[in-house]
Amino acid sequence: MPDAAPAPVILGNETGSFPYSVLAERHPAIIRQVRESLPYGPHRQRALDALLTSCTKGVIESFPSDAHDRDRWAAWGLDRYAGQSWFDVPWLWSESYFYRQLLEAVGYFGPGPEQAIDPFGPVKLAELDAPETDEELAALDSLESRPADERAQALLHGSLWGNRADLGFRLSAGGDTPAAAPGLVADDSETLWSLLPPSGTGTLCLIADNAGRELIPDLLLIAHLLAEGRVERAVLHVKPDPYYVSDATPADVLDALRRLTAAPGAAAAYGRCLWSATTDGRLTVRAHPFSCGPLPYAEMPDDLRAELAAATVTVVKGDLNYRRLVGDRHWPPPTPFADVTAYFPGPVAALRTLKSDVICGLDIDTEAALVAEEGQGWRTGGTHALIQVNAWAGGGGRGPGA
Ligand SMILES: O=P(O)(O)OC[C@@]1(O)O[C@H](CO)[C@@H](O)[C@@H]1O
Repeated sequence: MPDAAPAPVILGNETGSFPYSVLAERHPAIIRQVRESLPYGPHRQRALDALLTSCTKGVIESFPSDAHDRDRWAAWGLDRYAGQSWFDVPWLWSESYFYRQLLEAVGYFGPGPEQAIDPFGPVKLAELDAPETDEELAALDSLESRPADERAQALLHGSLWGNRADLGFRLSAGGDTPAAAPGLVADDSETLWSLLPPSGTGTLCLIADNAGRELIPDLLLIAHLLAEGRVERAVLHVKPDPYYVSDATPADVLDALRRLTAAPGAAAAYGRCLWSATTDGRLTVRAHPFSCGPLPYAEMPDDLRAELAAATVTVVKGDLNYRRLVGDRHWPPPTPFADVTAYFPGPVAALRTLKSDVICGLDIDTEAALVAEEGQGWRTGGTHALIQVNAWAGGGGRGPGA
């Protein structure tokens, strides 16, 4: 399978573009939200003031020589980008740098009383405790009587559409989640199921995105795949540190598991299945430093590459992970997904609602219909979704048409 010739990298410097609005408006809104969520003292308030000025008007700054992650960020390009405007470096890079600097400003890296306090913890917990979460869990009861295939498809779609539970996106959308469009813009779910036959002996890697109302359906899907014997083991990759407001960390996984086991009805059974899979090692949680890195997955380190190479399939959740999977570039939409992800070390599936400009693997007619209906708004509105699969990545089997 040929690799696609690279398209231009997305930057944040085009006034009026979606990336520009994230840097100029979403980041300041996130700083405001963090100040409202926890009573940070004067020292932290001043650091947040400085970050607000830096991220809207300033330049990328190097870290002090004793910063715990100085070397890691140097390898990720910090020295190359230092001194440049936040708007002129790759957008993906600039955003990750923002979250790292936000954690520094609130004292997350310590030492001190704020060490390891998640600045997004209050908003994540509020969502996990919301009545909507109860309603979604109660819906599992009626699913129990359905045939296994139907249940599997419903849980797959639950995990897919759960990606709308993105608190950073909702900040920009004024708090509301717009109604979902029917149908998917690309749907390779049959290929995905063909990679996960009953009596499978392999490992599923799921690269998670948001905590709360996205992580819960991700966990339900994992529980189903384990219980139905479609995989023997599952590895859940989450972020080592708070990131993109609602991205899941190991602490969020524990909160979600406790929420499930404490729920009434069928949800508790899923919770118990996951609890025992965790205690006997069939379900493990990984928090690789690269998961909060500012680079595309094509640049993943060797240990992560080896781990994903060994998986039966890696399911990559959400918009940001999609950007990292395909490279955050201005691909012509029909560029084949298989070409763009040919570098991936094993079979890979993307489950994503569309919340940023990047897209590939889109049928020409589908694109034309979307443009006729919505202009370019379908790319970022969060109302459309896709399931794309490259079953041949990593050299596994023969390519399509081979
Ligand atoms: O990865 P997720 O939660 O699906 O979406 C992340 C997101 O809200 O944040 C980024 C912009 O800040 C975009 O990738 C997208 O809009």
